[in-house]
Amino acid sequence: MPIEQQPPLDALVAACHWIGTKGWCPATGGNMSVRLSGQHCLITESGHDKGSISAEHFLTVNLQSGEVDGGRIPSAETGLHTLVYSLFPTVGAILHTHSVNATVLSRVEKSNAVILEGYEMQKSLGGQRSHLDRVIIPIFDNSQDIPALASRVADSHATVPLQYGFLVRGHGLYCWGRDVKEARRHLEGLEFLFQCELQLRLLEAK
Ligand SMILES: CSCCC(=O)C(=O)COP(=O)(O)O
Ligand SMILES: [Zn+2]
Repeated sequence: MPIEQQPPLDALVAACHWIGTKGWCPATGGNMSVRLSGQHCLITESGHDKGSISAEHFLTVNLQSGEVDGGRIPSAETGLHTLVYSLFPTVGAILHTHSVNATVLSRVEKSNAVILEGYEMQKSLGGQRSHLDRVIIPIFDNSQDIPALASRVADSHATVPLQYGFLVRGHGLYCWGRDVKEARRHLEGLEFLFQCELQLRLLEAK
C-alpha cells in the first residue's frame, strides 16, 4: 500500500523496520513516535529492538503531562518527543536514531551545530531550494536527565529555531516531519549529508 494511504501507526512500524535494515538503531537504541491529535502521540515502549517492533509496542502518551495509561513504560526519551510536538503543531512524526555517522559527527564537531552547505541533497529537506543555503543542525551535549536536556533544546530554539532536527552529542539524531513519509525523507537526507560531511572532513584532514 502507498505510504500516503497507510494508517499512521502502520507507516511508523514500517519506518522502524526500514531503520533497522539501515543499521541506524543497533541493539535497543532509538525511539519513534507519531502524533494522534493536539493532545496525544503514540511512542515506542522503552527497551525494544526498533527493527523488529510491532504495533502493540507503541503507547499513547499525553503531550502535556507525559503520562501513559496502563502502567507500561514509554521511551526514556519521551520528553524530547513531547517537546518537539509542543514547539511545532505541524509536526506529525519524530524519528530518533543512533547511527554511527550521527554519533561520530556530533563528537567530531566541537561547536554547538553542524552547518550543512554546498550539498545538492540539502534539497531533500522540506523548503530547501539551493545547495548554496545553509542548514543548521544544532548539537546538544548528552545527558541522562531528559527534562534538563529538553529544557536546553527549548531555550536554544528560542534564539536559533530548530528546523529539521538536532543532534545529541555522542548519542544520535532527532528529526521529524509533517508525517511519517516526510520524517523518513528527512532522516535519509540528513544521514546522507552526515556521511558526506564526515568523509569530507577525513579527506581534508590528510
Ligand atoms: C542502548 S539505547 C540507550 C537509550 C537510548 O538512547 C534510546 O534511544 C532508547 O531508549 P528507549 O527507552 O526509547 O528504548
Ligand atoms: Zn537515544
